[in-house]
Amino acid sequence: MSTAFALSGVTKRYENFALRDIDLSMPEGQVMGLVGVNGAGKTTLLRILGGLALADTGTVEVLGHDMPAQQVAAKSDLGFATEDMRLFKTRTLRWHMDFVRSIYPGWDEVYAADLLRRFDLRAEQRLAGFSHGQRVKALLMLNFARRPKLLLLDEPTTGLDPVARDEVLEALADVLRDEARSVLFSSHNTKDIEQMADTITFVHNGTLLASRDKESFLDDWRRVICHGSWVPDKAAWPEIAAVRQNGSIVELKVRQFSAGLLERMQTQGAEIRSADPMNLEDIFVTTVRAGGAA
Ligand SMILES: Nc1ncnc2c1ncn2[C@@H]1O[C@H](COP(=O)(O)OP(=O)(O)OP(=O)(O)O)[C@@H](O)[C@H]1O
Repeated sequence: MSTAFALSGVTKRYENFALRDIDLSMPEGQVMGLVGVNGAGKTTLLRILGGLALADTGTVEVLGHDMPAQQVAAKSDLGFATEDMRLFKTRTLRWHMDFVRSIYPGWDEVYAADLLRRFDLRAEQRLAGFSHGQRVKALLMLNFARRPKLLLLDEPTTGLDPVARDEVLEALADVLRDEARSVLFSSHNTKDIEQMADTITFVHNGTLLASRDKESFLDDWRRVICHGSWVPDKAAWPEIAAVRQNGSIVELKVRQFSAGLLERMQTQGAEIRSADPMNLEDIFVTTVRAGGAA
């Protein structure tokens, strides 16, 4: 199977921030969600892949092309929806569509017309009159209609109302029906990532905390409620990421759940009341607060 992208030993240093030792890759045909707090390094990572920023060290490969040496070849099959891509306020959306079509031979006019309808956008309107949500949808439309093999989307749903967000996620799901297409997208909205991604990557302070297949990720974590006086010492229980005691109730966030773990806890005197799955947001927040790998 070919790789959509591969980063190895990538470092990027700014005055007050460093992306450090990033090893990350994704096979073609997958969707990866990047989750991280403000300033974690998500946009920097996407910009390095999109050829808009240069890594200081390490190797970057996009669709089989070395970056930046072969970036022209990579960019012909790469779509990048980001605030960096300026739209011209005095021009119409039609003007932008014609411009993109003149550069990229893969432009699909029928699909573009379908996206215009779906996103409720008017091609003859000047960008100056677009709302924030309309601008975001226009940017996505201009990228989707090129039918790139790899789509990099920086916060594609931020600032959208719930209906627009649903339209965008639906269009994204359509893009992904074609098995050769790959998507890497960042979001603060863990619900979007939980809904769309096959693989989930947590970024924090410029480092990768975890990058794993979504199902195994969600399968491994549990919120366990115990009753009684037993409170685990986290140093002795590496599977437990967080402990919170409230009277006789002890809440545990477990990162490597198993039946064997519950048995061991019971032999220590824990009275287990429940062991429930956790959502991605809870897993992410617990991982960051525990200050380590998920
Ligand atoms: N060109 C630059 N020069 C100096 N510092 C930069 C530059 N670009 C990014 N940074 C810094 O790198 C850090 C990471 O920024 P980045 O935009 O990658 O984070 P992010 O995870 O995308 O955050 P957000 O969710 O807020 O968009 C920030 O502290 C930012 O100030």
